[in-house]
Amino acid sequence: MRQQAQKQNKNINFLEYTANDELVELQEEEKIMKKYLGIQLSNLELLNKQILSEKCIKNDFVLKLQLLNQLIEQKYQQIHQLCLQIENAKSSKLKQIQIYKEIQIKYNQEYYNLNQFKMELIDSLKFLESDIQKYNQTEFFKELWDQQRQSILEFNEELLSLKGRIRVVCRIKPQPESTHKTIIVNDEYKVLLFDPHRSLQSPEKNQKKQYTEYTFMKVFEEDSQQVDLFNDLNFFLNSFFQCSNVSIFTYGPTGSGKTFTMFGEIKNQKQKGIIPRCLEQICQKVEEYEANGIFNEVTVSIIELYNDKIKDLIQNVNIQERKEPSQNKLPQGLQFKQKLQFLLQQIISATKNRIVRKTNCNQHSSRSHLVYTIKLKLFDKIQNKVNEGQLHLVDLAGSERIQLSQTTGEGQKETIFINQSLQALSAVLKSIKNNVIHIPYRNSLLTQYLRNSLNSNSKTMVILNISSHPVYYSQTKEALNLLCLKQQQYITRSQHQTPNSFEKSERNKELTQTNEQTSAKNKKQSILERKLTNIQSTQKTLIF
Ligand SMILES: Nc1ncnc2c1ncn2[C@@H]1O[C@H](COP(=O)(O)OP(=O)(O)OP(=O)(O)O)[C@@H](O)[C@H]1O
Repeated sequence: MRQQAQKQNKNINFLEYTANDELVELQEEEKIMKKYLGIQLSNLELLNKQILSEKCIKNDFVLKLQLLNQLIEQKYQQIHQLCLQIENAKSSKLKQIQIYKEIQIKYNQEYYNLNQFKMELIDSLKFLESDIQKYNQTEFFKELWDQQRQSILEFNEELLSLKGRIRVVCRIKPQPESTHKTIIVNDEYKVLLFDPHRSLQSPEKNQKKQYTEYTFMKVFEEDSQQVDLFNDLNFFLNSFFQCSNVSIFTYGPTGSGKTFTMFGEIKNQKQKGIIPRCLEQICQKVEEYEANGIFNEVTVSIIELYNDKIKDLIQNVNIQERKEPSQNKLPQGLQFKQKLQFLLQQIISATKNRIVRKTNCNQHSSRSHLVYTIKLKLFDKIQNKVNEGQLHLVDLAGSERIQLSQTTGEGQKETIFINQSLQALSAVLKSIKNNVIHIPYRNSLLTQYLRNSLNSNSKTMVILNISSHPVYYSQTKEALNLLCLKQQQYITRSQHQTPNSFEKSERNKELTQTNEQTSAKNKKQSILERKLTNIQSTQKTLIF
């Protein structure tokens, strides 16, 4: 037992010994492990530190990324704006390109036209060169120009002496067929006036006991048209285009058709009067000047003379006696139609400012004289000077008897003023016609206002408007007596008796003589007019 116990002790000791060894080994191992763990721990710490620092870096990085995102967003906005700007710039560029293309097309057209013009110029230059060789010096042109001008003036003078420096024509207002007319037209130059108080029978039946024959430079019958009157004064208009001073008047009793003759229905092709027709010609002429590069200036003024006052109808203000009314320039560079439209519109609004009254003789009687003035300035390249001409178109107030018109007060005062100024005008015209040295301009405001255009160097045309209605007999007679060239009374012995044979043959002789003289005059006149046109066309080719 003991042995067993010893054996067992020995075993235990051995076990103890091996256990101790093992313990030592384990302790060694533990130490190694602890050392290894310490290393791992410090590695872990290091790793932790690394992770922390990387976390910081990552946070930084995230912040930077956010900033970068914001920046990218801003940049994106900027790029978007830029894109819009580029888009706008692109479309305006496209527009510009389109404009440039159009300009280029125009330019090409202009270039082509200029080339054509150049070719034409080269042709005319060749033509001119041969002419210059012929005439050698510009002096020659000057001389030729002077000659042409002189001959135009001479022709004008000759024509004027034929037509009359003061041309007086007579126009009869149409009346209904049933009217007992006091006037019959004898021929192109004569009217017969019958006294309605002596016989009320129709003058056409030639049963009158007494009548007066009045001679004019031309008589326009009741069926005459506005264009006929205008054709008759066309010559005076040509004179104005040569820078002469011209005045055209409509004269006559109230209601006899003066305003109708002067203005007519402005926008009606057939019924338009002298003023719109003259304006048409003037606008055409201005267009011609502009096309040919001739410097020109056209101004118009419209005034009214009422009692002793002058009113500028365009501005609708009274002006002082010695002051000029507003000079309204015709705008340059407008088309023909626009120019005409401008002038006609001006007339329509200006004439609304004119004084008109209802009288016994006329529903819309003009109680003032209206003066429409056109001034023309032309620059003469060859003479190097400016030529000026004036055209006065005057619609006179109607002459009337105070008794007949039954006017009182202000109306009576204006009738007296009208009659006085008409008398003063006829006295001035008579003095010019008779070459009197002292011309009585001072007797009325009308003659004072027109004095620069009423003299022996200017041309005047008076259209006497009369009515054949018996009511106007005495006024018509007065007007005829005042303006006719010649008057003669004829008396038949009984109702059915014609003038005796001596009177008759004398009258016939006179008539044939006048007719011969007139046809000779007319022939000469048409030859001269043709020559004048030829000269004017030569003159044109000389200028250009
Ligand atoms: N030749 C004509 N053909 C057609 N109508 C005419 C003619 N002459 C005049 N008349 C008409 O007679 C009327 C009176 O004419 P207008 O006003 O022209 O007369 P006036 O002489 O100017 O009168 P006043 O001196 O009173 O102003 C108008 O209605 C006009 O249209």
